Amino acid sequence: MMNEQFQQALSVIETLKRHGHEAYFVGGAVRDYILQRPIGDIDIATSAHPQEVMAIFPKTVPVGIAHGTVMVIERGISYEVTTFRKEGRYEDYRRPKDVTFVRSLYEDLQRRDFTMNAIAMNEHGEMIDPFGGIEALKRRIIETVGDAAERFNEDALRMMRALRFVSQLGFSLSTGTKQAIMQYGHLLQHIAVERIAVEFEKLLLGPFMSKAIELLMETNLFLYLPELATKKGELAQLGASSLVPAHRIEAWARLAFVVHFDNQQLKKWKLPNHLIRDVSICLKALEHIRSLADWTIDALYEYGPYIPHIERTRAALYGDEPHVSLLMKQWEALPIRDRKELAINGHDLLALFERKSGPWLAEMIENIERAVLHRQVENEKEKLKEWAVCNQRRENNY
Ligand SMILES: Nc1ccn([C@@H]2O[C@H](COP(=O)(O)OP(=O)(O)OP(=O)(O)O)[C@@H](O)[C@H]2O)c(=O)n1
Ligand SMILES: [Mg+2]
Repeated sequence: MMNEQFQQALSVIETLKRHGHEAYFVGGAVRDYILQRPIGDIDIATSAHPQEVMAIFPKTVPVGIAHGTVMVIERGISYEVTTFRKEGRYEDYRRPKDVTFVRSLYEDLQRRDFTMNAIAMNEHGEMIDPFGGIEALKRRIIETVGDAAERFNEDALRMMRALRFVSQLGFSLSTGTKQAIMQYGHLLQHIAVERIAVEFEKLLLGPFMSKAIELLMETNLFLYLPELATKKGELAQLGASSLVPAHRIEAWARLAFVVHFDNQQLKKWKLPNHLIRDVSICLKALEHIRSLADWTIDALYEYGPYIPHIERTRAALYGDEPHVSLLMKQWEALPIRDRKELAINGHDLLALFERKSGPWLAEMIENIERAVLHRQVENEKEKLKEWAVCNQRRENNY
């Protein structure tokens, strides 16, 4: 009855139990299993303390001992095993500095964010659900465990999590949860940008993104997102397309295009440099590629591997169908896809013209590249030499 992933993880639970501890599946995996969605990482909660967990299993990594988390590796799969805990003093609305380990599952579930995330499953597949999480899943409602104000004061990031779950699942916020977000949204200012970015990216990638964006504005939470406080009108347009971005590059490119972000503004989100670079390439392309017809030979050649990201983003922005496979076929059919594929190189040309290297060489290679790309000459060494000599003569006549 349990799925294969849980079956595999069962040995971790059973081992802990054999040593006299309690252990349960918890968190997102249980939620997604009930929803019959693909499950991500499996989290396990146990009464065993981190040192005990490390003593029991041969392969462990102390990933977050202070927070009670040990990674257990079994048959090449890693599991986060976290000691039942209630979080200690919360400082500055961030995750607590210290945690208190407790010996009861109930207390552990009680400190979790939403009822749908506070369900435990035992080794027989039986659910332990003291806060009505299963009912909330049925009603498609996101509601905090207990008092929403308390949960958001403990960790303000949970407000962003609420909206990213809206985007991923299409659920609604309970009245109390929504009101608490309106009231405590400003606490998001205390949260590290990197953590906000993780949740916001998941929000941008969700199939119900437009619903989440609407709530972001309705609750005023957008006011506390980097560089977005003054972009309410632009943000409203982000939800227009029902196309779901297939990649984080597309998610950020679409956002950046709609709200007119430049590189500096993307940097404020502390995104990795390679991502900012990829997004910039897409933005540059989107400035002139607005319809399928704008995909000229030169555009195909210039953007090559980025074609899928650009095309899907273009389609989302202009309410079009994406034509990714058609364009990729066209790209693959080009005579060359990269300068490196030219059948002639700088050395060949230096020898051919018996000239010293200089700006003329780069210019000539570029001319040859264009000529090959546009099928004015075949990409074959002797033919290219011939073409280069003729071309050179023509240039000299000017
Ligand atoms: N700020 C947070 C983050 C996490 N949790 C608890 O820790 C679990 C695991 O957290 P995480 O993996 O971050 O989220 P998931 O709910 O598992 O979502 P995902 O499937 O996207 O990983 C959550 O289900 C929730 O019970 C919490 O209470 N408060
Ligand atoms: Mg998880």
